[in-house]
Amino acid sequence: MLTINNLTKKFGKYTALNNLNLNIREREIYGFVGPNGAGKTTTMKICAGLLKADSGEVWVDGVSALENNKELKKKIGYMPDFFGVYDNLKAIEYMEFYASIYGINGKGARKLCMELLDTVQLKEQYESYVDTMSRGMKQRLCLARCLVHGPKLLILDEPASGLDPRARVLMKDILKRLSGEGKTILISSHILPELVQVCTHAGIIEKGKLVISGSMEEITSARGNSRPLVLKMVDNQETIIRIIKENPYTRKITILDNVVTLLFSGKEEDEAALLGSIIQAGGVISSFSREESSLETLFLQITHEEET
Ligand SMILES: Nc1ncnc2c1ncn2[C@@H]1O[C@H](COP(=O)(O)OP(=O)(O)OP(=O)(O)O)[C@@H](O)[C@H]1O
Repeated sequence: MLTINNLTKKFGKYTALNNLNLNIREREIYGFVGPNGAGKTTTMKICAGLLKADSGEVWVDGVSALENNKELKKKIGYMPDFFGVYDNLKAIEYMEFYASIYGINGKGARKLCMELLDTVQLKEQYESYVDTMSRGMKQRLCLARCLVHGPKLLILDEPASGLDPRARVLMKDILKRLSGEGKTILISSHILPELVQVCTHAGIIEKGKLVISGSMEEITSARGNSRPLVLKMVDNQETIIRIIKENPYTRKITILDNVVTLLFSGKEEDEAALLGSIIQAGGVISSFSREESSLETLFLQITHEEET
């Protein structure tokens, strides 16, 4: 659905994208992760036809994004990382305005816009003024607006930024539903743990280059499971450590005071079994969880590996 070949973009002497390659297949929800300034927005803007590249190729569903802007616009819905100001505009008016840009007017427009507001769970707020909406609602409205022309590929720049946990969960559910309906989604984020839950695939970009790309499973297993289990020991520390070391899925263990961090290659049920055997042996722990920022850890591992 989206293929990027050797994409290069310079701003003056600064190389923002350095021969970037990326391939996203239909229906994937692809998380685009990277630190500030890595080149995520630049990549997305080029894919959306908003920025010219210096060299390389971008194909969206068989259309050259760099050469056929008009056809490209039909294929993609782009959501920028900022939301403009829309004084005195109701949600439905905002939607119908965008529908009219694509030549959809009258009753058909109203029906479509109401359906899309329903998709993003804003149906009841159709008469609310945009400026009075919460950030989460605005983000969802912005997403609905990207859908008016039925694009196949959604390019979403930081759609979860600044949202509270509840709004993020809602956004994730909506994205999953859209993917189920056949959309392909490219989504960038700094909120790395969020991507793990919503994305089927991910890539990490650093200094304008993709350093790793693949399915979530491929990425985590390629790096020897980047989600450490973290345990806080309260009593019977020696027993706890012995049981952890004996577990066949334990790969690496580090202990700092009463906190154990271990690379654990087992699945959820293996985690549960480990927890059960610790408790059965009399080990007392106050917390037991996978470290949340898995991609962040992975990212640090990767960049560290490249540096050494
Ligand atoms: N119009 C521009 N003129 C000059 N430099 C730019 C321009 N746009 C982006 N850059 C630079 O290119 C690099 C990549 O920027 P980009 O916005 O793509 O990064 P990003 O990964 O989206 O970062 P962030 O997460 O902070 O938005 C940065 O160093 C940025 O300063």
